[in-house]
Amino acid sequence: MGGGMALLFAEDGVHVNLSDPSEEAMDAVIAKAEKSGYNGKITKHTDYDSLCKSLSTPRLLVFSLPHGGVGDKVLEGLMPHVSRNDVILDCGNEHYANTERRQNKVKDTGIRYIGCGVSGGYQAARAGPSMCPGGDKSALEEVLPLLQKVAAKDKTGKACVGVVGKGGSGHYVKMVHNGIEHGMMSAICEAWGIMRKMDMGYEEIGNVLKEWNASGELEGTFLVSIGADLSHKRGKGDDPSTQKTATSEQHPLVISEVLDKVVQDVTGEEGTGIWSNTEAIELHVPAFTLNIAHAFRLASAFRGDRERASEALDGGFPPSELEIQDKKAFIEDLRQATYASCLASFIQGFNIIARADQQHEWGIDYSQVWQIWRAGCIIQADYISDELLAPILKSKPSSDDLNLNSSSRVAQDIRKCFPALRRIVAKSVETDQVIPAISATLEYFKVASGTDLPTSFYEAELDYFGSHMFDRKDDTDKQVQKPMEGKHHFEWKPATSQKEEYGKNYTF
Ligand SMILES: NC(=O)C1=CN([C@@H]2O[C@H](COP(=O)(O)OP(=O)(O)OC[C@H]3O[C@@H](n4cnc5c(N)ncnc54)[C@H](OP(=O)(O)O)[C@@H]3O)[C@@H](O)[C@H]2O)C=CC1
Ligand SMILES: O=C(CO)[C@H](O)[C@H](O)COP(=O)(O)O
Repeated sequence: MGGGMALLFAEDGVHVNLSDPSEEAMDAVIAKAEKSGYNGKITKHTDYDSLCKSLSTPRLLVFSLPHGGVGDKVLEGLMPHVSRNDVILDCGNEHYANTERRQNKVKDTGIRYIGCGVSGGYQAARAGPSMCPGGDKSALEEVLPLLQKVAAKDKTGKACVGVVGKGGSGHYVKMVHNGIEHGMMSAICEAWGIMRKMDMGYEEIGNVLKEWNASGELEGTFLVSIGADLSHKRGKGDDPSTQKTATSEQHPLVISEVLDKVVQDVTGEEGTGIWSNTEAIELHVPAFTLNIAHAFRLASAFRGDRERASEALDGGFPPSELEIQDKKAFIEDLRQATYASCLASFIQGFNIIARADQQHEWGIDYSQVWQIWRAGCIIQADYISDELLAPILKSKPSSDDLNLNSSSRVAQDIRKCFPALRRIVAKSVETDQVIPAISATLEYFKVASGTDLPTSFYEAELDYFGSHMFDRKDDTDKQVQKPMEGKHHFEWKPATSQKEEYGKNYTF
């Protein structure tokens, strides 16, 4: 990511001074710069003193580092060499609490630390990513013109970057972006799995995804578009040079050789999926689709455990081949179920952001979040963005007013795709298809709009054994709408000693 961004900045006329533990990595970036004609635009430094002396003041230092302790170490190393008004732009995926801790640490020195989530993968780092900065207002205003130059542009030519809000809000919003990303990726891969069981070939599925991306509710969805693209790629193992010429006789499709495990939550390379979900839970936000998408990734990571369980269960419960009478209608249902899950991921993600914004008082500008996610990012979804989010987010709602579940426009789409979602879940349950995020989405929509949930019984049991109190259906005060302790307790079964209960028959 850092190398790509260095080349991007150089392309835009900025002189870039690189610093990396690996000289080889820096040489590779410089060689690419020379090849692209940006001669002398990128230079390397092996120590922070020489790096910082070579920069004009106020300095702009851009981090692209793994999250956690590495950032602290690099900041510590830089501190003796930087001065008042310098700006650190942290473009990694960092936990917002680390960002805020660092912002506080440098505050008295006059150094300004911006947490700036960057999205779009390494291709976008080179071509222009979607950028999500938050922090000190003066620093943001200073760096914004440069970021506007390098960031991805939407179809109107507007840069996909903007000031998100105070403190760690930039990194927070990017973290939730990844949570949404995981919900969407889960739903799309589950739909792909179902199509595989319809005896569809990889390339045929790619063609369906291409159609989904071309029009309708999944129009302009980056993750669907790359799914369409990757479905046709052939080549030998890790050798991309074989890609352009490979034919079916020479090489299988690459996707046919990819093993079913997603590991980066477990290996610790990335933390955003874990953080988004712990945030949802800690902030009491029901995020069915995101939570289960995360658990699905985790289960997938432990391939060995799955193999052993499969053996214990004589092969487990593999999905059956699907025999579908009306293939066209079923694929249309699948498209709508996938869309429903992507929409649910956005709804849940925005609910997490809004709750955090209320708690931290970041003053998030949701119109900027809309613009940042408009293009260049992994969760780019043109239909959702234009049709559903634009009218709501561009009016700059406060976090108190932001619940997409109560938007009539969003409700219109949920109502429309719910029957298809239900049919896909029903068919999948009958035939053991793997649909954690899609089925959780069905449950989410039922529960999020349910006004007669079986949790009445749950509440009664809690009161029975724990005297946890309950509200009654005929209570009319406003408190019943809020998550506040109920006003009533029923003595379902008085607490007595066993001796009292069983009398003289009781033995110790
Ligand atoms: N990959 C992606 O698609 C995206 C990644 N991100 C985020 O961007 C950041 C970078 O990601 P990515 O490029 O994939 O990760 P890499 O691991 O490829 O790059 C991390 C860089 O940090 C350097 N580094 C590691 N330890 C230290 C240290 N102690 N001091 C100084 N430098 C160090 C590495 O050096 P060395 O050359 O020695 O390895 C390397 O250049 C991460 O926070 C990631 O979450 C954000 C969006 C997309
Ligand atoms: O931040 C990203 C995209 O937005 C990175 O691509 C990240 O590496 C994706 O990893 P994960 O699926 O674990 O979030």
